[in-house]
Amino acid sequence: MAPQYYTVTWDQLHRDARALAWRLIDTGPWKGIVAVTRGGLIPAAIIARELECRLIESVSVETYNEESIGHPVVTKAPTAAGDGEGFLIIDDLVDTGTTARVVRKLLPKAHFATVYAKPAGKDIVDTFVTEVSQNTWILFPWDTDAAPQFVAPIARAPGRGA
Ligand SMILES: O=P(O)(O)OC[C@H]1O[C@H](OP(=O)(O)OP(=O)(O)O)[C@H](O)[C@@H]1O
Ligand SMILES: O=c1[nH]c(=O)c2nc[nH]c2[nH]1
Ligand SMILES: [Mg+2]
Repeated sequence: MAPQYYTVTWDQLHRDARALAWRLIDTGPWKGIVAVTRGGLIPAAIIARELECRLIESVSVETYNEESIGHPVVTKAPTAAGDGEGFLIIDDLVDTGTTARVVRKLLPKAHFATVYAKPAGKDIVDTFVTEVSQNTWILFPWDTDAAPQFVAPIARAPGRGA
């Protein structure tokens, strides 16, 4: 199946992160937030503002490809969050769940929330806002150029003649 793209603008990311904050507000109170760098940093900042949470930790997991098997390495462990009790873990998305599994082992009692989720990873997190299909690549605003571009009319799409 051809991959699809789901483009997220800054406005949409802000709205979706706020929607996630609404889902989390009554599950707290939260002692702090652990942002999964780098993608979780901006959603974590938005959610921290909405939940009036000022203690922000980070965790960094890098996934290297060795002989095509993803081998995740923790390059920065969280130190201020203990076993995760009372803490929120925030990432932008869960895809295969590799990153989330590693972070969960470090913070087993934390509540894991992502803005977006794909089917293979959605059961690993506790809360998310929007699900996209597994063959969808989410294009975040920090990875894209928002310059306006001409778009051809649908009537001129490939396979429609003319
Ligand atoms: O569920 P997974 O298959 O592990 O994929 C999800 C992870 O992949 C992306 O991070 P990435 O490792 O690309 O690094 P980045 O956040 O620094 O961009 C994304 O921000 C998630 O953390
Ligand atoms: O920008 C991204 N979009 C995605 O859909 C994705 N899945 C894993 N890592 C990802 N990064
Ligand atoms: Mg990431």
